[in-house]
Amino acid sequence: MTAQQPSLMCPVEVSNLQRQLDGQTVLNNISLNVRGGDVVGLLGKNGSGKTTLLETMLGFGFPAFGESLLWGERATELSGATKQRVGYVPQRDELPGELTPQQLFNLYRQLRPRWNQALVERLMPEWELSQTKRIRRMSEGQKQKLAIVLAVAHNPDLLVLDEPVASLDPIARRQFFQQLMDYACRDNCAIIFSSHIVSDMERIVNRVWCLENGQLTCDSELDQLYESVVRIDYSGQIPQSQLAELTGLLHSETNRAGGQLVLAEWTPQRAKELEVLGLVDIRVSALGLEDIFLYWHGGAHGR
Ligand SMILES: Nc1ncnc2c1ncn2[C@@H]1O[C@H](COP(=O)(O)OP(=O)(O)OP(=O)(O)O)[C@@H](O)[C@H]1O
Repeated sequence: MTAQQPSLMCPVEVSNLQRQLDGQTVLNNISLNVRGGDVVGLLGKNGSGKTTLLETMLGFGFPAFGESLLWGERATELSGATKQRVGYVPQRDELPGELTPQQLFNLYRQLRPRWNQALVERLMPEWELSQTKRIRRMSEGQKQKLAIVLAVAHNPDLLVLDEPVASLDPIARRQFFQQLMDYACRDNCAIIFSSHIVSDMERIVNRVWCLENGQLTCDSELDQLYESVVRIDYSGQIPQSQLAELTGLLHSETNRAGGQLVLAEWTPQRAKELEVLGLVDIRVSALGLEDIFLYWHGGAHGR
């Protein structure tokens, strides 16, 4: 068997990853991969393990079990050349407060062979950022924007962003997503980002991961998710005990005329199964990603 060309390898391959912090299992047996061109949205409640997953995937910290490979190299032992292919925007601000953006750009320009100063010169005024203000005097949102500029300007093949829009105003969020879409159009560039703002995520990702208590509960193409998790309105009276038997039932409620179900693992062939139960006038409609996430995790109107 011939060795695979590094450029054709998956940017990320994670297998059976387990991570423990303070004796607690924070990531449990996670396997996933990212292909070139993927834009992956990572969803999960607070404390579900998103930051830990992104950090462990990139080699910041050792797993208790399993491994993460970036283009075939173990993430904790990356070569200098492979490190240059990764851009990361951490959730917490790690910028040197005493420097100005200009000083930081000068530094990065020397350290990053792929540095794109033209992009910096375009983004800084567009995002209303000063190049000469000390970073510690910037607002949280301004620092977040700067961290994004730094990550994209070094032209990575894998861009990982941990809650990049948490402090951004709606205009900045829109500019950020436009920039991300431009970036995603580059050949074979992969993007992974976590966010609690699901409506934004939905506009750009092709793939979704959900974490729950350190376990990967969903790894799906967005289109497949829309097709497989649906709302069903029906007429007829069915005992709740019978509905409870349905595979993938996430939610059910009844009214005098009939009721409503939310089902995962839906396929059009399953309509027969509902008819056999006595449901009539079945209407299937798609849900948005936010609703899918809420039902999946038993949130506001979930289980
Ligand atoms: N250094 C640490 N030591 C011990 N436990 C930690 C440490 N860092 C994180 N944890 C725990 O690991 C779990 C996952 O944390 P993590 O920050 O990965 O979650 P998250 O999904 O990113 O949360 P959020 O959405 O709030 O940012 C939490 O229970 C947290 O308390």
